[in-house]
Amino acid sequence: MPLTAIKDNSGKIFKYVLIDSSDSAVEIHPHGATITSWVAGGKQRLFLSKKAILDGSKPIRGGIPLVFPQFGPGKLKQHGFARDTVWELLGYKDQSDGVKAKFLLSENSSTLGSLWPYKFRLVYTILLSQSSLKLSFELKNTDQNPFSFTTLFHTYFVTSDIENVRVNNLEQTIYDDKIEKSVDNKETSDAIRFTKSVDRVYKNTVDELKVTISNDESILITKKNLNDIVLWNPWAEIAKGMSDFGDEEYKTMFCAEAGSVSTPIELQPGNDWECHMQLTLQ
Ligand SMILES: O=P(O)(O)OC[C@H]1O[C@H](O)[C@H](O)[C@@H](O)[C@@H]1O
Repeated sequence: MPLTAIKDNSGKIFKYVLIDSSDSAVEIHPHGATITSWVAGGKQRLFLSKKAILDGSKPIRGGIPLVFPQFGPGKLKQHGFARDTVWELLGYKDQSDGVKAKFLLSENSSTLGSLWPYKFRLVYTILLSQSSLKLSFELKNTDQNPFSFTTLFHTYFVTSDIENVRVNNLEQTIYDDKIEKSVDNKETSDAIRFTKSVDRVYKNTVDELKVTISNDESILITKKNLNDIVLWNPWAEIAKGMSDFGDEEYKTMFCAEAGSVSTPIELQPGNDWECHMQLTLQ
């Protein structure tokens, strides 16, 4: 069986483990359908804070939390409700191109009572193969009114040393800088490094980016129907103010997040929208 449910002492499902025939594995918490581990090529590829809260009382600090229907602060709570709601497992399958698990989030009394009072059906598909992880969203507006949303795969990568990290393929791309509080800057580097607090939204980027993790490791991020890339590392000062993140952990992580955040997407009643992000070991 490619999928195993691990229960806690009270019998509640704590996490799912999805394993393919090559021993690549992901762990997924029902809370937020948050992937907290991706082991491929014999190594852990995602960062999970040692101080992450995994009991469902807050979003998980690390892995791949799902941002929907709002990126950042706004009418709803920061990054929306998807990462902070329990998703339902729809099923899993062993197929020729990998193992697959599907999760569902739809409206409930809490989301309908929020400032985003729409009916929707969001299916999240995780497809794991030997050297890649493909994450897809299929969203349907099941409401009688149109709605708009922003969304993001908030991916935390792990590195043994942040000094070795480079993000390629964003040269000449326009970005907003949330630390410098400036908009529409043009990227001049062909290999972006993290040497201080970074919080940037690169807009309308190319769909294929390379992230170098260390001298002999890199990961290709490919995306479809997602316009933007967010780069984030809190660095020392901001890290100190985060209760679920260690003071020194900024040295071993960075976020490179594929999403559509700079321009909200509007979806008419009855209409569908799809996107995906794929991570491939190089
Ligand atoms: O602390 P969180 O709500 O999980 O957000 C963590 C970070 O997420 C994104 O990368 C945003 O661009 C940042 O502004 C934010 O600080």
